Amino acid sequence: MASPSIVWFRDDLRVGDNPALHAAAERGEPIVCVYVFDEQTDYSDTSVFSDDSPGIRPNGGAAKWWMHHSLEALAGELDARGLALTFRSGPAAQVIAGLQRETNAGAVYWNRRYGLAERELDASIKSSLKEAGVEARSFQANLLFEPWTLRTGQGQPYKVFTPFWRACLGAPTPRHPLPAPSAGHVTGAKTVPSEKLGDWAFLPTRPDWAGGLRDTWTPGEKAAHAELRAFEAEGLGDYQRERDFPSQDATSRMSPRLRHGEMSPFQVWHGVRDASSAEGAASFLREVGWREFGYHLLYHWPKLGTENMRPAFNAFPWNDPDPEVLGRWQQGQTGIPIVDAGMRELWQTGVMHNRIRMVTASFLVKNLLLDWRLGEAWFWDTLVDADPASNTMNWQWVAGSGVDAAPYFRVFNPELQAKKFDKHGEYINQYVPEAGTPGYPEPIVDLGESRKRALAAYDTIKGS
Ligand SMILES: Cc1cc2nc3c(=O)[nH]c(=O)nc-3n(C[C@H](O)[C@H](O)[C@H](O)COP(=O)(O)OP(=O)(O)OC[C@H]3O[C@@H](n4cnc5c(N)ncnc54)[C@H](O)[C@@H]3O)c2cc1C
Repeated sequence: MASPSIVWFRDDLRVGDNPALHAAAERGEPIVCVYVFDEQTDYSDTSVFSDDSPGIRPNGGAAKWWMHHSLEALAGELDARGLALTFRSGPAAQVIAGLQRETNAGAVYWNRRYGLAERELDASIKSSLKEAGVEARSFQANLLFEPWTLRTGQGQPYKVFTPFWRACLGAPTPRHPLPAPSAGHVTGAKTVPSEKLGDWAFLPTRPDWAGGLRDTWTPGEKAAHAELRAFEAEGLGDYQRERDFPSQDATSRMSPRLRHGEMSPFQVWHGVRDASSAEGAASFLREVGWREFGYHLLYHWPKLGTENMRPAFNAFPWNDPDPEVLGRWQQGQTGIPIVDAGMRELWQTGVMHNRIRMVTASFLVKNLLLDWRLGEAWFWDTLVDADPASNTMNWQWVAGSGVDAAPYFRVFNPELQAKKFDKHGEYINQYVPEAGTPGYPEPIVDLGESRKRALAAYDTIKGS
């Protein structure tokens, strides 16, 4: 009797370079593909997890919009190979165990995640499956360098990017991507009952705020590859020179693809190296290295998203959050054009240019003196690439509370940033056409005064 293989999809919504799917194809038995929506689960149940893992963070609204379409695209790719994508909701441990019994599966495969709650969940599922005599295997798929393989000379995890990246470049070259299983070489298991993706309400309805996202993006693996090819052909050569200018279409736009796993970092690494001069590839891959560094930090400091990495910041005198002030920042109504342009770009397109992410984040934590976690939470809800490692690492970097962070006393001046990186005002004009007219709000704070206030606040914790 057939003993199917279950492939559990998570942050890896692709058929190409998917080691879990590849292993199932190699095993030769019929395949059950499943995606589990488990966000309602109470992961604070400490009989399953330690106190350190209060739970897996639910995805924000923009990421869910992305996932809906990306899952549809994945279902299409699988269908073209004779495989069905089964949708199930509920606590993942119960859903996977139930599906294994229901299908009499002999193996369950998945690709690794790196947050503590996710790792503990996976470990507990793995051990229960093994106890039940089922093969359970996890694979390296979403990071080029596993976080536990890199250590400083003193045997510690890295806290500084440059030596971290040097160590990565000195490690064995990342493997070549695996091919997608081709139709005819894999068989789907007999039909397994599935919930309907549409019933999970990942798409906004009342109101439907996703028009700008639809105009900007085509989620899915095929579109991801087309976009990477276009960047390799047209963008990579000028990347280093132009990547800081928000009105230029100069960066790869790979962040949501990598976040949801439509594209693997191995595909990016080898695609870019094959396509470009060593120099062009090196500067681009260094940025991909920051993504790896974020996961390295998240793995070794699981509270990266909730706690200051530098404990001195626990005593930082943040302002009490004023909903009016926070709301004006969120809605792009601060009266500082470059900040408002960024916040409106975010709302309309689900992303924001990297330079402007730094400017808007600095404005929140320094000029408005609001806790970085408030900004991080807004980005989490509104970014299509909202990432548990990159978002939190970068917010702590801007706030100065992280390791290898920008020093707090280096306060970005948004007006100078605009002069330097949006010299002709094209970016501001695109998102804030009314800047400079009577209809545009007065600045919410005086930039000089608020800078002084920020430095005085920092003085109170500097020596601690
Ligand atoms: C406050 C703040 C919050 C951020 N939140 C996120 C987030 O939630 N998700 C996210 O993917 N990136 C985040 N970033 C990093 C960066 O802004 C985006 O990765 C980048 O703008 C995405 O555009 P791109 O794909 O065209 O980048 P490219 O310049 O083409 O870079 C290629 C890839 O490298 C990675 N990368 C580039 N810069 C960084 C960086 N600073 N940190 C980590 N990875 C990087 C991304 O995966 C990106 O797709 C944040 C930055 C800041 C300052």
